[in-house]
Amino acid sequence: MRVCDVEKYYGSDTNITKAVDRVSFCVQKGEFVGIMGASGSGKTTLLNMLSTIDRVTAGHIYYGETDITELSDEALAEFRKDNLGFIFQDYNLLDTLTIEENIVLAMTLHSKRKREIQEKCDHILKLLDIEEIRDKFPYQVSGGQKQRCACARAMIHRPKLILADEPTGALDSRAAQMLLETFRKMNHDMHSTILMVTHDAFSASYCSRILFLKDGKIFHELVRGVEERREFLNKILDVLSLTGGELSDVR
Ligand SMILES: Nc1ncnc2c1ncn2[C@@H]1O[C@H](COP(=O)(O)OP(=O)(O)OP(=O)(O)O)[C@@H](O)[C@H]1O
Repeated sequence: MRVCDVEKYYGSDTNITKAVDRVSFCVQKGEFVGIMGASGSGKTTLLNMLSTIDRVTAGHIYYGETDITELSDEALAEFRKDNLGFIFQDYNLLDTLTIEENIVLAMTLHSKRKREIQEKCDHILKLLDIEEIRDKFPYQVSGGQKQRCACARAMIHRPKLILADEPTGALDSRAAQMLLETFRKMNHDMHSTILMVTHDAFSASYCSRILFLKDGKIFHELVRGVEERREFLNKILDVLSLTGGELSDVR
């Protein structure tokens, strides 16, 4: 994915907020990229444009050769369905469907064969360790299990990119850690490309690269080399302390 000089302004001539201000970056296949920044720095606005939910004011976003800023609303909906997977803070599961049905629903929208759907579902339930709760309803399982179900739903159709907005936001520290291990597995074992917005340094330490946003601009980038996650976490905390970013829930 290539993001080229993307801008998003809100308001009118006399009162303009530059929520995202000439942002450019690339995400390579197989990367796990984090976007960090204080409240109001433009993280959600940026994610909404990347996920086709919102339109850019200026600039271009390419997925491969496709410039999504040029697509019609119908073409965008189709593009989203085929290429993107979403994981939100509040799970967004359907309460009247079981865990398995929630996961499978994403596949039926892609009109795949029943047997293929079942095989993929079995595989993913096992991979994310939620096999035992497949017949339960969302209200009968924990927040962490719900979020792993949301991961399974997001990745079952093997999207080009998984977009996650504060996925650990509603979880306690143990469930958050399990979810982040799930992300690591999705990235390492399934080669999923993940872009995660977070203001939690611990969550960000699982990424391979982090972009730091401030006032709608990218002001810093950290790449995790061969160092241990703990060391990477310290580097993230250093950047945040320099910029007065939020240090929520640092474990
Ligand atoms: N619909 C809107 N109309 C006007 N201003 C907006 C709108 N949405 C966001 N903004 C402004 O754009 C800026 C960026 O907001 P955004 O929600 O992207 O930040 P964020 O980094 O995601 O914050 P948080 O971590 O608190 O969710 C803020 O100044 C915000 O007030």
